[in-house]
Amino acid sequence: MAEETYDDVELLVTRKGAIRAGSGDLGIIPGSMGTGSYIVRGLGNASSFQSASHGAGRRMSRNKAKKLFTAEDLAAQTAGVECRKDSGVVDEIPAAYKDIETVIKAQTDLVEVVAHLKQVVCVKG
Ligand SMILES: Nc1nc2c(ncn2[C@@H]2O[C@H](COP(=O)(O)O)[C@@H](O)[C@H]2O)c(=O)[nH]1
Repeated sequence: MAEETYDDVELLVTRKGAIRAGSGDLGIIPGSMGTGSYIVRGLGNASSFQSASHGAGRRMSRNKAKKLFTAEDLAAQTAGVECRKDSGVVDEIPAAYKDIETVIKAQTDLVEVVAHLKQVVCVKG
């Protein structure tokens, strides 16, 4: 929770599914197990309460992903990434998430891109 002021109104701001993107703030916007992450710098846009997305976000529920995809699909979609490829993490398959490039392009008024990271290892807790 953060104390912030917008239009001369003092607010307590909690961000769910969002990161703080105040002017100059550095943040991470992750994509999925297969698509890497973006390092971003906030632009301090008051119309979003100085916030941006905290990730690509889900395209479908975990249950739907488990019904639609197999461990073989997961292995194909995470080729080149050292990570779990078993049925226990199929709900986190890249196709279950929105396209990170589209998500980043949709918030160019909120953050600027500093770097695009492509993962080589992904560890699930
Ligand atoms: N780089 C990675 N990004 C991932 C992975 N799994 C999920 N995600 C993205 O992170 C956000 C936040 O995830 P949450 O589980 O804390 O809600 C999510 O929207 C995805 O876009 C991953 O393995 N690597």
